[in-house]
Amino acid sequence: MTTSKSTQATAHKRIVIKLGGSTLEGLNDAFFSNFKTLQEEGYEVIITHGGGPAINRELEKREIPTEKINGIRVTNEEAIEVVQSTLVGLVNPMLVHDLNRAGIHAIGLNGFDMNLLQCELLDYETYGYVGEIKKINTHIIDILTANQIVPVVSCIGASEEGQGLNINGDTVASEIALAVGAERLLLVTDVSGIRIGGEYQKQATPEQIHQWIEEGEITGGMIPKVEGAIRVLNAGIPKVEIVDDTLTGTTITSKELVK
Ligand SMILES: Nc1ncnc2c1ncn2[C@@H]1O[C@H](COP(=O)(O)OP(=O)(O)O)[C@@H](O)[C@H]1O
Ligand SMILES: CC(=O)N[C@@H](CCC(=O)OP(=O)(O)O)C(=O)O
Repeated sequence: MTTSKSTQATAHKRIVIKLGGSTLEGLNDAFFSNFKTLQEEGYEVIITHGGGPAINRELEKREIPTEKINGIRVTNEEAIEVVQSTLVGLVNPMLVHDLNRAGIHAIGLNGFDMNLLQCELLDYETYGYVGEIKKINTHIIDILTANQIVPVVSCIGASEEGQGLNINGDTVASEIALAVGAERLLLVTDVSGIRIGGEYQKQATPEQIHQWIEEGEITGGMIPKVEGAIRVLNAGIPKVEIVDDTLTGTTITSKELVK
């Protein structure tokens, strides 16, 4: 993937926070207060979100069955319409509303807005209308953050022909973190990080993660999170956190932190 140069990437402290669909329906006060603390610490915050449970509900209503391969939804022609309208039309405005109500100036975006997420098909035969991000135009993010407005990005990408494409929310979060030169990436989900043998891990390295995937300890929706995390670390972002909505969870770093 190539990225347009973000003019502010080096000058500003930026954090990308991805809200998993499972957390969206019950964000608590602690989350909003942590959020404001980050802003007070001088972070420009960029939010991305998923919406798996809402998509599942809307697909079920219409009796459209879908399956996931390693956390990626196989998205046929019928399903993409539902995914796009659910993320852009339902989930994104609800989240923007909640943020605005909490006093955070938020604005909703998707991959079409000022060519934010330019995509090609990942692998049509296997996944259908799933996008692979080829270019991110961070210009709109720069404009908003420069004006203390929080961009809230849903995980719908655009093909050159104007086809909406489904992208996993964790993948969008990782790629945006890279494109805007974020210092931190926070993946907020419904579990307190990576659980191995029944225990949540405080920290993890890419080597451990590869091993846990091989051993079948990391599966399903956790796979795009850790894969995105490793890509981000390899590109030089020092740490990625997979946390619950009290921001408790696993910190992933390239080398083991001192305990
Ligand atoms: N080792 C693991 N540790 C924690 N969660 C895991 C692990 N392996 C698989 N998972 C699953 O990943 C889920 C989180 O991914 P997902 O459902 O896609 O969340 P989100 O909607 O927040 O992106 C957890 O609820 C859990 O079921
Ligand atoms: C291609 C792909 O898998 N897209 C995801 C997009 C939503 C998402 O990622 O939602 P969570 O963050 O809640 O998991 C999907 O259709 O479920």
